[in-house]
Amino acid sequence: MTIPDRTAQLQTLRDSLRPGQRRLADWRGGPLAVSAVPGSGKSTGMAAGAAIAIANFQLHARKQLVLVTFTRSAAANLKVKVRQHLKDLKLPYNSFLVQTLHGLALNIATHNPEVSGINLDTTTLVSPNQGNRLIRTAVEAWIHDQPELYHRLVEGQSFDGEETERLRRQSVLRTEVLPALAYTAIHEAKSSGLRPTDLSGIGQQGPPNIYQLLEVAAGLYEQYRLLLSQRGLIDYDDMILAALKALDDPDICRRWQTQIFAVFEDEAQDSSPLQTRLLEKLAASPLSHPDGEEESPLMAAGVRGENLVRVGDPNQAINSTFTPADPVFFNQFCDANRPHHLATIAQAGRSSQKIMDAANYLLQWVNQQFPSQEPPFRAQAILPVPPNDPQPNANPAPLGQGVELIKPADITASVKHIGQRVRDLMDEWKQAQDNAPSGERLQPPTLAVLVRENRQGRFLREILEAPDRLGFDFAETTGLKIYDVGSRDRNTQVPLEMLRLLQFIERPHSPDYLKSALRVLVDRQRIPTQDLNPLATNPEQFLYPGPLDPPLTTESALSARHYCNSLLRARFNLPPYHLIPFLGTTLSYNQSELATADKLAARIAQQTSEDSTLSTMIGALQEIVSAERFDAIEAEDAEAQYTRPGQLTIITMHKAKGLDWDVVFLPFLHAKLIPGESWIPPQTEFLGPASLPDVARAQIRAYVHGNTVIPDISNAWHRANDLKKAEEFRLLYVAMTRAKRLLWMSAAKQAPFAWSNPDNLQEGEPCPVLPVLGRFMREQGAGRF
Ligand SMILES: Nc1ncnc2c1ncn2[C@@H]1O[C@H](COP(=O)(O)OP(=O)(O)OP(=O)(O)O)[C@@H](O)[C@H]1O
Repeated sequence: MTIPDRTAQLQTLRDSLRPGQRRLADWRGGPLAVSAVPGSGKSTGMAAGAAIAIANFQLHARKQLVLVTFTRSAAANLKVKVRQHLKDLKLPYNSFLVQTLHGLALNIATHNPEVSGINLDTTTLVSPNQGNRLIRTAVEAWIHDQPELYHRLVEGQSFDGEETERLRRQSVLRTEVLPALAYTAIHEAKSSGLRPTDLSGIGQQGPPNIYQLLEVAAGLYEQYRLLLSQRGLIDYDDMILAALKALDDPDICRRWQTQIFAVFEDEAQDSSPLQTRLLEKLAASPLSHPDGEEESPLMAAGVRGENLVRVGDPNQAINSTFTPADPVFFNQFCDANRPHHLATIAQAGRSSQKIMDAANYLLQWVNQQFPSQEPPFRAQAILPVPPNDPQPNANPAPLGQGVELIKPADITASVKHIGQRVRDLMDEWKQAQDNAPSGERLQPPTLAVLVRENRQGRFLREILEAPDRLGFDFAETTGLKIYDVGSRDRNTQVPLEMLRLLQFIERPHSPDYLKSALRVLVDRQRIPTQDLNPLATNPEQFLYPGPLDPPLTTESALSARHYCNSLLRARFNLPPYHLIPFLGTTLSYNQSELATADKLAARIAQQTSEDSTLSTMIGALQEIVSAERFDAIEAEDAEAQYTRPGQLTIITMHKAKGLDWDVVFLPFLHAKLIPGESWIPPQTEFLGPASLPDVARAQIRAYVHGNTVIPDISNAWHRANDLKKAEEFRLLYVAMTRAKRLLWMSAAKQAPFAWSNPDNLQEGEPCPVLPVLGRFMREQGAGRF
């Protein structure tokens, strides 16, 4: 291709972008922050910007552009787009790499095993189940090592020395509070580059508290670290740490910096401090050049510093209260690069105007509710694109009223409303199809229900699949399948649930096994939610009470005993290979879960054909669970499966991030979940009115954010709750902005007290934004809330 040809093509590619996206096309080195609204085409802009940079800087296999995304499926999508541009421009494909952040870190670490300490022959990445077991072992080791600190926790706020209560508290601490504290504090600290001694230091710097919370966290972290290294295991944070360690070596660092010309990062609002540090380091220009290497075009042009382009949307940060991700760092990057190296993409073509109005209203209203502190949202409104926008059918015409707000009588009525609305929409589409000029095919609308938690999805699906409860046959009338994404996730739980129940059946006198089995029964809604610790502390007494033992006083506890006894009887009445199908029925598995259980039973029977005792079965099952290889890992085209026409997708709001549908239903929007209320489980009340893992997280973050004062327990708990509320509102914003043509929202008058028991209804307060949004939309001519 001649140079003028390519110049013209690059110009055409640039012209195909929106003004905000063009900042990516016009990038000529140095840092650039791009803060973009939902649906604005971040990845479209990034792919075009990458191809243009590759052309401008003549990149090749030894001087590449690295694009970093968070999920493998996002990486696959981006790769396809960049390759297409390079093909059109006749540029080499090896001039770029698309990787997830962890993939990139692993690549660097394993290329330099002598410095990073990571060698794929001798180290293994810890699986989530293995990680959980290690944390439990670390807790036991810490209790053994630190009896005084442990005793202080058992004493709690006050204690009268009663033995049953002591046992109950020990069970709560060993199996709930300390594992959660370890998990949270270790990830939070590690992903910020802090060591156990640093945690102790922060604890000493902060106000004293009776539990010496961060000292406890530091001890747990140290035990976990020891266990990992004894077993030759690493976790995800170790990968990044190892990559950074390798880059501390000046020669290795120069090699990578020379190899990597620039880094483009997507979803930058979800980065942890350590991840940010890794990208900054890689994106820095090499200090000097190895002999024979020509000066980079950038250096020749006098540009120095980091070639780092970070694209994200702080308003879609929805992982910061349960992972170490924090939008603060991306916001800081944006502010540091203001005004010359900060671009905003405010125009978006995804949704119709009313949906954008509703999302913008939510953002503004929520920020007004949090006047005294950091606002939950960056003040950034979503604007429509101009009429000549390159996106076909941008800002599409609304379906129905565009935004519909409904207040059904109860949650069953909410599902019926959804069923009927879907039926009407499909009828309208069929009618339009019939009336269309012959040969023209109208696409059916894509449809999804977004839920806050999987139990709501299960409830929805059960009604939609029961014609007598719904009032009509959903599948037959609408021609749609129901694709419940959570049920596939529940399927992957089957091996672990079987393991827990079989371990209990084999050793019913172990308090831990009894408690795990009871938890499975609660999760599967076989028995009511309750404090399981008093039941599990003395298994003998719970399972086979003597005449002098105090009787169980609640229906819930009696039902728990009944289930456990029937599980134990099965051991004597059934041959081992029949146990798994029996347990599946006991847990009331649906058809596909039962099929998974059968497949599992067949696999185990095959593996244990020589010796089919209960203990060999458990061994085989344990291996399957540890390796987590029973169910196929998420396919790269999973996202395309979620948004196919011809189905009603039921998916959580978290998983829906990055996707969109023509019609989005958001039922069950109650204040209890969005924004939620500060709540601690009754069984941990003896520790005081705060959740210790959340407190530890808030204290560590205060330090990492550079605050000079570490908050005390009460202030840290307050802060944790405010952040949680802010994040719930952002989650609602993400959910609303998934809709292209119709956004349907509802909060029923009667809602469950807890979704573990959807039959127990009470008056349900709607999410506070709904009534005001209803008023606003009515003024705009839509909505009925
Ligand atoms: N310049 C453009 N020309 C044509 N189509 C575009 C352009 N920019 C974006 N689009 C289209 O807009 C849609 C939304 O883009 P995309 O999904 O990348 O948005 P996003 O910013 O990543 O959204 P979110 O943050 O909400 O997930 C896509 O269908 C994309 O093809």
